[in-house]
Amino acid sequence: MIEIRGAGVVEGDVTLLAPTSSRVAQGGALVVRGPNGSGKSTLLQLVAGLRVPTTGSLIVAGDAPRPRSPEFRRRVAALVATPPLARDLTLAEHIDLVAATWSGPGRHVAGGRVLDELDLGRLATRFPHELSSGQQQLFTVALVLARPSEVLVFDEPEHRLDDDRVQSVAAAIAARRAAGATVVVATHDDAVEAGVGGDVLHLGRAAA
Ligand SMILES: Nc1ncnc2c1ncn2[C@@H]1O[C@H](COP(=O)(O)OP(=O)(O)OP(=O)(O)O)[C@@H](O)[C@H]1O
Repeated sequence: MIEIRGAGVVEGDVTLLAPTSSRVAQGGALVVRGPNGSGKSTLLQLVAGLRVPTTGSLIVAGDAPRPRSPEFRRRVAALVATPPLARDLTLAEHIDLVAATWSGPGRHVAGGRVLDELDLGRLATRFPHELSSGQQQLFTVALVLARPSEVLVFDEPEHRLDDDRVQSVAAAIAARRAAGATVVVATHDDAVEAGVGGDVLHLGRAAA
């Protein structure tokens, strides 16, 4: 499902990601670990098609990542940076928007359950700016989980979350995996690694 073939990124004289190889089967998970600056986010950006490798290549869901391709976007959902949120849409309305976008003939996306799954249901009528920073983080995770995907990519989903919420997020990701999704997660948190399961890829500190 995902093949990372010696993929690396160099910009000028800076190595963002040393050449890296790994493989994840459908329904599998790759947990990316490593110190600050080792290239975890860069690797996830490659998988999500937000960056192009300067060496090596990747295959994600059968093809090179192409973020403008509707087919690629239908298959790959990623949280690798804070997404833009509408100030005048409630949490439930954001979820409805995502569900409506990805629903279609023969496809019904039930996004509403995601808020309850992450214990955000009681905040459904709030605006995003009326959330705590941890609740905002949970909500950005919910937005990714609300849409259909075959591949899920999360960069440090534990950011700003307390231990219970980290467990909830890890369980939600593991549930998608159990349903057949392939998962790539970068994390500094042992609970995320344990909760998501799968293989662990350790990145070392980049040379420059
Ligand atoms: N736009 C950029 N231009 C130049 N160097 C960059 C750029 N973005 C990141 N880097 C460098 O690339 C390296 C890898 O960064 P990256 O964000 O992928 O690391 P990370 O493992 O995700 O770190 P963290 O654990 O702190 O999130 C770092 O040394 C960083 O300083």
